[in-house]
Amino acid sequence: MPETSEIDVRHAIAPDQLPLFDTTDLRERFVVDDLFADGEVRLCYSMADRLVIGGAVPAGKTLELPVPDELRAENFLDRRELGVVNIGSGTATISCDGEEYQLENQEVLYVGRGTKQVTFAGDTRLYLVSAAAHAEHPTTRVTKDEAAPISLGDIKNSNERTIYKYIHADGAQSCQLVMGVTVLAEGSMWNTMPAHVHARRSEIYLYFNLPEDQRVVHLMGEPSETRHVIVANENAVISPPWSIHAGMGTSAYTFVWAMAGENTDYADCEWQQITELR
Ligand SMILES: O=C[C@H](O)[C@@H](O)CC(=O)C(=O)O
Ligand SMILES: [Zn+2]
Repeated sequence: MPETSEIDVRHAIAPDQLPLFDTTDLRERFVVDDLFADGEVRLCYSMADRLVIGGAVPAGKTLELPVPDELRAENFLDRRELGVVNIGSGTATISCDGEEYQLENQEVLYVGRGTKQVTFAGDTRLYLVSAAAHAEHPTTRVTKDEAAPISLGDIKNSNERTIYKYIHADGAQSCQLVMGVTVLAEGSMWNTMPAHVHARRSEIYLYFNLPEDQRVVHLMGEPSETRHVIVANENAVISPPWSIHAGMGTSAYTFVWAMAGENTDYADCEWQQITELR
């Protein structure tokens, strides 16, 4: 039996609460800045579409996906599905009920509901996102080439970037989870501008490949009432269905975006006019 572990629970927030929050409140509710520690699996349970995010840094050990009490389950994936992204430079070895998968940098493993034991090894850093699942889909490794890269933006607007979609309606199949990685071109600082909301899904960003002395100014809130949080490398930001999620770095960076909710259609979102943001 895997050991149980602590899990950081973040309750759902309504849009009319946001203007009442100061910086500390915003960070306590939406920013997750302690997911990665050597030799540990750390988890955060967001009530925004019940997404669980985590960091696993094997650092010479073989780590097992723990089962937090809050899930009231024998195994983590009894009623859940999981996406794993290798955000580090080493090769990861992920074992799912004894079947081993090797993941290189920016490759993704979708792990289906019903898998009993998941372990992580290798000299690298792994980011985990899990959603509630009602059906089993096959455990599938997705390489960067298979992730249907699309180019967006323009260096003139400092938002030239490539979007890799790994788990989505036209990629690796899932119940709710939609997951990908966006890589900014050198010299580009902005992600997701023009911004959007998607009322049918919550989303969580994990910023990485950001130099330790640089930051991302992450914009959130309703388009008519925005707020910001300033985040560092390997920080995650929770975005409820009513919130924009966009960012401007003081340097180039990469981020993992992951969503859950009503559908797995990446394109189902409401674009916002830049001129209407407040
Ligand atoms: O709903 C989709 C997500 O917000 C991201 O894919 C957006 C993104 O990576 C970008 O525009 O840079
Ligand atoms: Zn989005």
